[in-house]
Amino acid sequence: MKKDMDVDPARLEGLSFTKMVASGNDFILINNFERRIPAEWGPELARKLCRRAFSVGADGLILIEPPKSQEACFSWRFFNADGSEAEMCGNGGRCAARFAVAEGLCSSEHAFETLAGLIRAEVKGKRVKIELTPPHSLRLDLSLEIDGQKYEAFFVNTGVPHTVLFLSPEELEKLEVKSLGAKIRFHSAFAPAGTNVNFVAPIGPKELKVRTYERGVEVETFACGTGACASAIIAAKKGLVTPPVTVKTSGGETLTVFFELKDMSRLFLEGEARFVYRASLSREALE
Ligand SMILES: N[C@@H](CCC[C@H](N)C(=O)O)C(=O)O
Repeated sequence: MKKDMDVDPARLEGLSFTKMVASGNDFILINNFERRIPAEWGPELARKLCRRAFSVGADGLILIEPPKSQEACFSWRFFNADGSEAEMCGNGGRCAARFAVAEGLCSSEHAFETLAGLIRAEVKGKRVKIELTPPHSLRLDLSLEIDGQKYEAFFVNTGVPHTVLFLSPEELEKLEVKSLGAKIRFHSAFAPAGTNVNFVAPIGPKELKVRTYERGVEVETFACGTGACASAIIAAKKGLVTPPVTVKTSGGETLTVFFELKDMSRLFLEGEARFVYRASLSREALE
């Protein structure tokens, strides 16, 4: 396996970064248009900076880089807190769009490149709406056996892989998301890529409550944008909700998911993305 190149703290001392949050999913964003961070440093830098209590702390690191095509105004690299690179992130994508506008890189309506494909964004102050890549790999027939118990599950890729399980609001409240989530996330049915795991309770004809165990963070996060989208389209396929769907996240904020019932190929996610602070890296944060 290729080893990540060691991050050299001296070369990154003083580099500015921005902390942002979208529905409780928090990220460190860095404008890397000048390529001060070489490609090989991404995984290790994410592990160092995302470590809570010991460094900045975040669910992920986002590097904003020059676009490869004329359609986009930037390209990104998204790293989970454990250093794994993910194809897409809905809440991170909304932060990146707002950040790129603030940095003067893009106009309020723009597109950016991710490993999943081109994402279109519309930034109106704190509110950011993005169009995800068309959902694929839908499975409505999964039966998972975990610790001798059978679970009916559903799967869709909304940029990253998502498994969805339905529960009652009471069951959802009491659920040990970390322990069941980890067992499903590493279940052989989803190897080798693994999956994010969404536990979903319908709470109205257009409303869901969702708790997500996130791949690459390996805990329940306060929200997951692509997970909210996956939960909404699967709940709609099952006839449990109709769009637009409001998703109540475990952090207490809401996300709105837009799509057509007849053709779910165009999927939109809207919610707030906020700046928390801007600072510069110290050498010690990277040692
Ligand atoms: N929090 C994100 C998803 C980030 C990627 C995920 N952890 C993965 O590795 O699949 C979102 O808001 O969509």
